[in-house]
Amino acid sequence: MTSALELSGISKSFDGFRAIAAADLEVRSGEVHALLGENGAGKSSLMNIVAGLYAPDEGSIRVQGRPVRIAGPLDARRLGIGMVHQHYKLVKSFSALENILLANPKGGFARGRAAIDTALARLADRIGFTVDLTKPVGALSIAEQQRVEILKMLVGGARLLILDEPTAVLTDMEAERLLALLRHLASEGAAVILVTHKLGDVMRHADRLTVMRNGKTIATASPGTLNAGELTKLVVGTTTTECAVPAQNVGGPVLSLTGVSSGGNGRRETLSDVTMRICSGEIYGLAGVGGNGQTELAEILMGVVTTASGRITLEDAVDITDATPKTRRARGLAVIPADRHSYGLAGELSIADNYAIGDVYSGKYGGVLRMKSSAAQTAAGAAVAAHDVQGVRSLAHKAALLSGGNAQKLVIAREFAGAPRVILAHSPSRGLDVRAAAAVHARLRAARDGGAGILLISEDLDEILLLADRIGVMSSGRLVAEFAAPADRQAVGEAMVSHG
Ligand SMILES: Nc1ncnc2c1ncn2[C@@H]1O[C@H](COP(=O)(O)OP(=O)(O)OP(=O)(O)O)[C@@H](O)[C@H]1O
Repeated sequence: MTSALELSGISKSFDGFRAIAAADLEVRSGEVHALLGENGAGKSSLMNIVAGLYAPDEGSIRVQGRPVRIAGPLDARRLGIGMVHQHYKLVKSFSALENILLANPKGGFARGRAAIDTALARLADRIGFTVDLTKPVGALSIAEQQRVEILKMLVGGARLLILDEPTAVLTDMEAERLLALLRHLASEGAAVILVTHKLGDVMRHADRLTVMRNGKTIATASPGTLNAGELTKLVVGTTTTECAVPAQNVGGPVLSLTGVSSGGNGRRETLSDVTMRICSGEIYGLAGVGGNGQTELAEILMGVVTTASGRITLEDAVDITDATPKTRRARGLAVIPADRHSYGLAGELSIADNYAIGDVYSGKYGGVLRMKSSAAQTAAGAAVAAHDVQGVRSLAHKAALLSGGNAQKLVIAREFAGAPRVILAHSPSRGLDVRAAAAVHARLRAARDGGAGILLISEDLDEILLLADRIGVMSSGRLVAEFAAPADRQAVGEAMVSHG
């Protein structure tokens, strides 16, 4: 196999912080190469260098054996390098086709619409997926948007494919399909770099792997030579084993939904007559295949989507059906949203402001217009340390500069600060390394044991089975089954797919 990419001695600093420290990486044509490492290890930054988004301070790059300088994304594309980022780079109001043309102006516009339509249809057929090319991208599911990104990359002629945590947003089935596609593309001669925290995916689908720690590439191996425990240790420095710990003191309902339906507003997932109770001292796990109403439910509970009918109450029958998000927060509802960039953080604001914003109306930091920044800074500094948010050189830095996993830790630090009574946790460990995920799970259990009621919405059935005291299953916008823990995995799985 020939080397598709060779990185030697690559370094990159941001404001004096060495995010990449003399990293080496060799990726071959025809292989799926996993890039692993704990949150903030430097994986995305290294790949952004290959994709031409960051310029390295030091080091050399060879593509197909030739030394190259990648001065920008256009250079990367010319060299056959394509990247699907953690946060898709799509224009939501444009159709999939328009997005693909936008990224490939020469190939697209020059050949005309009919030619590109035919080329896309042939490509989609070859790699076995369907996407409605005419719909605005914003109306497509996350998995469909990812397909648009993949098509965009392949239409551009990419032979070195980089996918940054592509399966984090996919259901098990979608992830398996994607990984099979990547294997197929590799068998056709492409080089695939898979940045991931999912060690199971690596064991099953990668030919080789490279591990990063603190900006350095510390090991390259083939998965066959390691067992799961050895791989975990290599990635996060420890072996972590988590076990289910049942609830001890379950009390009365702290969150009740009675006959809640949503209007739809042209959205795909509409809630239909959902009735459920979450009690103090329990974790209620809501399982389901993505796109079956979970996001609609979360947005209704956050107060950003209105209900068409039904009632939502908190403890002591306080009706919050039509309450604003601010009122809900004041009444003890904390939210860890699935989309941390839309709902969890204001990327342009500082880390300290993103932390303190949770208490802006309580007056803790001196009121909306006159925030006492020193008090906020002190509290944010303590929370960042307690939650092990790494990569914080200054609390004044924009939150958008945190690595994906560390951004999630910041959201969690803020949401847990006020000892909430009800916690809505939607895919809380998405994008977290195994050690950080275990820490989040421990915090959820501790909040439960302290008397909070937790609604855990997750498409990761393992996470639900590990944490939940009761399990509900959503399908087509309805709550179709409930199980007490310990639940039978197969029975839950069957309920997830049997009510379509
Ligand atoms: N543009 C930037 N400006 C300042 N710091 C940055 C920038 N991009 C990345 N960093 C920092 O570089 C470090 C490595 O981040 P990176 O996103 O590469 O990590 P990662 O391994 O991909 O983490 P995760 O698994 O959490 O996504 C982090 O400390 C991050 O805050």
